[in-house]
Amino acid sequence: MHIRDHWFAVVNPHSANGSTRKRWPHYLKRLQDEGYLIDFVYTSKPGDATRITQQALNNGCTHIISVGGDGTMNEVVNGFFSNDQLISLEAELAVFSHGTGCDFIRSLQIPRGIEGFVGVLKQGRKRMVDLGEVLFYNDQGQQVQRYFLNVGDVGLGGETVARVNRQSKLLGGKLSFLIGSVLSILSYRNKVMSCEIDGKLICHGRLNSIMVANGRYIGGGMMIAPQAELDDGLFDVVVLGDFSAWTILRHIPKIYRGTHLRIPGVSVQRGRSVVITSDERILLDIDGEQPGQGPIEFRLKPGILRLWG
Ligand SMILES: Nc1ncnc2c1ncn2[C@@H]1O[C@H](COP(=O)(O)OP(=O)(O)OP(=O)(O)O)[C@@H](O)[C@H]1O
Repeated sequence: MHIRDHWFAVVNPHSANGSTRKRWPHYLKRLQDEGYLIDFVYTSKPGDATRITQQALNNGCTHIISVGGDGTMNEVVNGFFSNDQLISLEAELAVFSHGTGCDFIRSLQIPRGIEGFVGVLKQGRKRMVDLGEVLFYNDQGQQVQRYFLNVGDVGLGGETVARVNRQSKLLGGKLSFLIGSVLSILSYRNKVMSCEIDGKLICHGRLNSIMVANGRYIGGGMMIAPQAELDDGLFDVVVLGDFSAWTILRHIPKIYRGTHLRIPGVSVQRGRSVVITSDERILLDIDGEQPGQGPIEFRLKPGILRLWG
């Protein structure tokens, strides 16, 4: 048997409604049967995946697997950095998506499940992808910096993720998100926001949301930024205007299909830096987590992460 790369897996046993804890030993065996050497550590609480990844990279590991949902992937990506610098220039990431939403791998067109992931490792295709860096404020009023791989959004998305992450996802990612979205849409009031892209004011007024996208999908399969590319050196900034709850609900099927860009009041523009401000409290969502609020600044880090798939 050919011995392949030596990997370090960061496993969130709590992801996918806790089913990752039960299934990981079978997946591990499947990967070992394919000849992969894999060390792994289970996370024990939120934030652990960042610390574990930093430790592994500092100890000389270069091949990291994130096992869990998009939240785990986000924490692992943040663990590639220390003091705003990559810990290792050789570091590589493979995402074994085992969460409820699994939005990020949709942009890579990787099939879900262990066989899809084995396929990624066997093909050995890697590319340098862009990362988003975001500066925002936590509940204590301190500025916080985070990286993200998929999508950062401000407005309705932040409120929805805060709600969905509070409720059970037993109904599955898509349905849970849909129910959470509907409840949030009905209770959300559009915010007066300003958005600057690359130093130019592109909109100011009452808006539903602003999405700053590196990947294409959010919310368990909504193709919010259908033209976004992970490696084009640009964010796709999708703005949803002052829509009523009813208009948003009516257009949800179009958002799943990615045909919403034609709706009057929806715009998309590209850029490398985005600043969103408001006098109101605006909530941030990054990679399906809701870590803080505005004012919010996004900066693109072009081609900085070596990603499998
Ligand atoms: N051992 C743990 N116990 C409880 N929570 C954890 C643990 N390890 C990590 N977490 C937290 O679990 C949260 C959810 O993880 P994750 O997003 O990976 O899974 P998911 O919600 O099932 O998937 P998705 O985001 O794709 O819908 C993250 O915020 C993470 O910080």
